[in-house]
Amino acid sequence: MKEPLLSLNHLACGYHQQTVVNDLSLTLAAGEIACLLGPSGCGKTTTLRAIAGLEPVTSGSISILGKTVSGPHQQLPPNQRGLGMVFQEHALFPHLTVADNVAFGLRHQSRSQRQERVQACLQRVRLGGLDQRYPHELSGGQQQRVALARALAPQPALLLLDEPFASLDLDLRRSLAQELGDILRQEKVTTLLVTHDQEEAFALADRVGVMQQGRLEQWDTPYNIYHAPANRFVAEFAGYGTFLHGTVHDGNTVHTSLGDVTGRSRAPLQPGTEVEVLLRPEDVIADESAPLALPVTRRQFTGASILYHLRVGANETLLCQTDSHTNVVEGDNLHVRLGTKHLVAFETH
Ligand SMILES: Nc1ncnc2c1ncn2[C@@H]1O[C@H](COP(=O)(O)OP(=O)(O)OP(=O)(O)O)[C@@H](O)[C@H]1O
Repeated sequence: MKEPLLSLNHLACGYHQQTVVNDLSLTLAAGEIACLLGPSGCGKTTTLRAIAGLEPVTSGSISILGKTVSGPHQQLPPNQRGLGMVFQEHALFPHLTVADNVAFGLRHQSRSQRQERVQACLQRVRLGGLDQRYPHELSGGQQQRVALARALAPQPALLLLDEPFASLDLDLRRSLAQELGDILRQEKVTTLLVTHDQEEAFALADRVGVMQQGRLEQWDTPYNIYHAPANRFVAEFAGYGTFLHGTVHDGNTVHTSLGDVTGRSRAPLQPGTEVEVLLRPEDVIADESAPLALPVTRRQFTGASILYHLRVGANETLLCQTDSHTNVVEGDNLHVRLGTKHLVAFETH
């Protein structure tokens, strides 16, 4: 097998004797884009900082291109790791122009090489023509692009981005996230990115790591994180859905109060087991001819689709996503059928 570009082996680190990242292992292949996703405080930034060489490691190790850069008794300085970083605290130099900011990591190159690379990077992030401006003369989104150009300029082996768009409003974030994916793929730069935003992670990444309390719960493709989550935490973090109580009938079917839920299961299910089975909004299909009718408690029009909240039993809510022309209103019944393709079920404890 090809040597991974980045590998974390049972990594643990923390602050003041307190462990914040625990037994975390992952590998990233050259050219891949990966996102660490998880709730606030779960250790995403600490993991990134350890990879950058900004935090010591208490046990385990970090290797880049097969070379150990961090271990309990070893810490290669950040500037010798071949990394590019866009961290929130690594702001632009305010007294340098855009061009000089981007040229910062290229001091060892000749003047003409440097100028050429600066222009290429600024074009790449669509800031051509703004090279003589100062950071305070740019919008927040433009400043983030300069920071990205500066990190890309020296062609790092690995790029680390910590919530690069956190300070921007949602619209700008979403469009920049898409653009970022294009830029990273054109530059073929291996990237590990931290975000809170599940949609941003899915849209950008080849691989997503979901973290909880310092542990990596799953390291997988966005598709598997969503459709074949390893546990209930990942399932709930990855998107909307409702867990219904049920009993496994066979490996592909669970009986529930709303009927049979069928699909392929990630893990084998033993007949007779009591489980909680996941229904995502797109698994619940509006169908006028279906016998199952559930009262609508809320109707959220989102433009492209409608998200219906349907009451099940005394106080459970099932979500149903329909096209935006469905005109059933709150208080009425919506007829639905279940149309799962994947069976996501976890044993009831
Ligand atoms: N310099 C520090 N000293 C002590 N504790 C810290 C320090 N930095 C972070 N922590 C703690 O370590 C834990 C993990 O923090 P970290 O910043 O890695 O989380 P995160 O997942 O990146 O969170 P967020 O999404 O909010 O940025 C938190 O409990 C935090 O309070």
